[in-house]
Amino acid sequence: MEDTLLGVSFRDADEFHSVENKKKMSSGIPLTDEDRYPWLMAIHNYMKDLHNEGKSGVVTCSALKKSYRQILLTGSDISTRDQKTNSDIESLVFVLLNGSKDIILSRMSQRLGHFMPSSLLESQLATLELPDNTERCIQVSIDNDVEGITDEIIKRISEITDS
Ligand SMILES: Nc1ncnc2c1ncn2[C@@H]1O[C@H](COP(=O)(O)OP(=O)(O)OP(=O)(O)O)[C@@H](O)[C@H]1O
Ligand SMILES: O=C(O)[C@H](O)[C@@H](O)[C@H](O)[C@H](O)CO
Repeated sequence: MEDTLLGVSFRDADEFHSVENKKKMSSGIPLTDEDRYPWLMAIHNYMKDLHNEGKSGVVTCSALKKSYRQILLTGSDISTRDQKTNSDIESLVFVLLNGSKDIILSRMSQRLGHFMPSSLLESQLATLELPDNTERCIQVSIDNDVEGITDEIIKRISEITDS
């Protein structure tokens, strides 16, 4: 799928989840590190292929933990603790869409036909590790309309990539 606004490829991380993972979440059961590892590796490999082809893209992903973001960056293997530090995708920028639990909950409850029940928001927020200053990440408030958020993301990313 192409992101019409930016003219680059767009993928939702949910497309990379196994049927088992989706069933687990639909049942209101949070995923474990082991459940997420193949999912994160599949997303890393997709982004690495895009990078190697000299292309840009957008992937929406919860990427809740720093170790998950390390896997997305380096393809490192948390199961063997073989934590590579160098990124395979040096141009990757994380964008944290930051907002209150109330805003997130009100938006999730508007969603129709999504496998993720709002009841899992609690565990998502409990698992979330906000990016630290060692990570290439910008934070954008979601307390805005979609156009305003998108404009802010594009502005902030251009500031990073132009610097
Ligand atoms: N800025 C916004 N203003 C109003 N509604 C919004 C805004 N952003 C998203 N929504 C609505 O909130 C709901 C959740 O949005 P979306 O599915 O994009 O969230 P998400 O971050 O991808 O969630 P998840 O990580 O669980 O997939 C959707 O119904 C969407 O239309
Ligand atoms: O890591 C996880 O627990 C999952 O990826 C969730 O974050 C959901 O898939 C996502 O929120 C729904 O779109």
